[in-house]
Amino acid sequence: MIEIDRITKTYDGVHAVDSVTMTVETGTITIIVGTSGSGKTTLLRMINRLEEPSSGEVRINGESTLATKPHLLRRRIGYAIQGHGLFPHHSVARNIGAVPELLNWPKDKISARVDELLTLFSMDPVAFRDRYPAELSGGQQQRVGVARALASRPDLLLMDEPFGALDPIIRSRAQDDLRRIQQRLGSTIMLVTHDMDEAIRLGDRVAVMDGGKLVQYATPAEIISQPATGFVADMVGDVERPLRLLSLIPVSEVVEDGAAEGGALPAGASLRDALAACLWTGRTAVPVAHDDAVVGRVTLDAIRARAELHA
Ligand SMILES: Nc1ncnc2c1ncn2[C@@H]1O[C@H](COP(=O)(O)OP(=O)(O)OP(=O)(O)O)[C@@H](O)[C@H]1O
Repeated sequence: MIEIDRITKTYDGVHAVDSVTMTVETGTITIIVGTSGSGKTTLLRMINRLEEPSSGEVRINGESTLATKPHLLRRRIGYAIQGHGLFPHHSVARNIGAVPELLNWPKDKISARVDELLTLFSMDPVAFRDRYPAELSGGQQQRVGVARALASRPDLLLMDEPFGALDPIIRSRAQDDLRRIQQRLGSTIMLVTHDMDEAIRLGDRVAVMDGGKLVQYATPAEIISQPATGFVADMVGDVERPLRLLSLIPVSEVVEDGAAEGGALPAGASLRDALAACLWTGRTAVPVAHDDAVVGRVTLDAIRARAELHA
């Protein structure tokens, strides 16, 4: 359990983070979301003491982080940032094994851990362990960055806009991967983003920051259904963007061959209508008709793929 207790950071008399209190349960993903300058990064960096708090404290499993030297603390807390921060002159294996090496793990244990993580991230260890960061795609570099942060099974993984540099499709795959791996390893993750869609999609709990203050800390469903302030409501409004876009695209654009059960939608109906029909009937596809003749179907997968293209 991570307890953040009235933590505050003041720069030149201005509160960048203003008395934030929150508790993060072990084995969960907590997303810190807010606009630029709201204090997200400063809050995250006070947890591993890359920034020292002006007041307040953080306890990890009951122990104050102030009781441990910062460099030792940071070996127990993984940290992944946008642009991955890989060592360019080290192989993938050395990058992932960096913290275990600092902790003096035996070589064979490090090597096994590297292979295990590469496999978890769907990267064949034989093909990838000896490559250098420049020989990887952006998405692969990002996965190696996260694998490195997870390598020593840290008590906590802090991630600052880890997917910020990825294009929308790779980004949503990276989010799915992170969810899957977090569940598999039981990791505790705190992730900073300015993207409410990402927060809703990934978070067990979402912490919304505004002007250095924590204005709401709740489950994604509560954030959407009961936004605590106008600011939270505005941020949630952005989540509807893909839905609004779907309402502009006719089903004729993604219709495919094949049958589906239920009443047919006209070809001029929107993907939002098709999504509503799928959700309403509990089916994964709906038939599409043109001039009363069924011409094919629209699947939930096709709707989702189209929404992600515009996310
Ligand atoms: N070293 C510093 N010295 C002075 N002010 C700082 C320093 N670091 C951050 N700040 C200020 O603290 C506030 C919060 O910054 P922070 O980087 O935590 O915001 P953020 O929510 O992460 O923003 P972004 O999404 O743009 O990264 C900002 O007003 C920023 O200008």
